[in-house]
Amino acid sequence: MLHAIPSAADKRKALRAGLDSGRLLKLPGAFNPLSAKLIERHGFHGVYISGAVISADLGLPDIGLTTLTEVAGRAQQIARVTALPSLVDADTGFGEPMNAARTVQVLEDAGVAGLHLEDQVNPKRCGHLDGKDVVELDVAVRRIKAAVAARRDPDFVIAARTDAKSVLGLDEAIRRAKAFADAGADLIFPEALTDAAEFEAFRAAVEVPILANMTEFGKSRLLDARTLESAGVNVVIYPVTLLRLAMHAADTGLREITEQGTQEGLLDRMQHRRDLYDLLDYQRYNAFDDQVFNFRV
Ligand SMILES: C[C@](O)(C(=O)O)[C@H](CC(=O)O)C(=O)O
Ligand SMILES: [Mg+2]
Repeated sequence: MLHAIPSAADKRKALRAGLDSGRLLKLPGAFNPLSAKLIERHGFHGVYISGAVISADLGLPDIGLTTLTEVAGRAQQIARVTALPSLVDADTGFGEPMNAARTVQVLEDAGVAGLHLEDQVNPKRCGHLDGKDVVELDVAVRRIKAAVAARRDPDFVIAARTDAKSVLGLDEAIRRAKAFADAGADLIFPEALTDAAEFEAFRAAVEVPILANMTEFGKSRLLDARTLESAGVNVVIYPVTLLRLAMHAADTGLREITEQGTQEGLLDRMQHRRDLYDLLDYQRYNAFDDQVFNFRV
């Protein structure tokens, strides 16, 4: 319901408490506000807002074409319809340290609970593709320090992502993670690790919580929640999973309509009108106007 959503400050506190809980927080990527509501219905701990998904949604590759304004706008639309805390992908902070500082404040205003900033060069690339590069460690540390200093709500979570593993190797990635934690990062996101042993190496090296990116068709083995938990991982994201599933279903549906001339055979694979209305809390809008919801099955 419109007014039943907790404030951004409360959602940030919830994310902080989750990070302190020692339990694995599972954050699927929402591809729109509606899918964030579905994630909440399924009892997840939070919503991830993926740069790859925002880019793809705009029909663009994930190569740093989206602007802070576009990301903040979409993040706000998603964050405001769910009671769950949202973690948003802020790429490189859209520039250098000063831009990273502004990014933090704009995304705080968008109502998300936290963001991650990565140490790639501008323009960035998907972390699971070859050909990416990272900035010098001192530049990356300045990004994180600027972000931390710019934050106005102390509960806003600043995660530092390092893409160094596939570019410079595991040792350098761990060195960077430690430097980011020293610079004030609340959460470390080691990108494109291959297996559980690599997560364990990060766990042993840094004191702060760590995040695992279980994106499909990339460089990381898809580790299950139990394995991640026993490797000491605190947060897992499934960034593009729902978009991939939805697009596959849409593709199948379009083919069926083309071939059969009707969608009749697809009805049992669709979200029913009843379930959509339920997810939207349609009936509760009758509190404003009792003629709003008159749907009967
Ligand atoms: C996590 C990520 O940054 C994202 O934008 O969702 C992507 C995911 C992907 O492209 O599969 C990344 O890992 O770079
Ligand atoms: Mg991304």
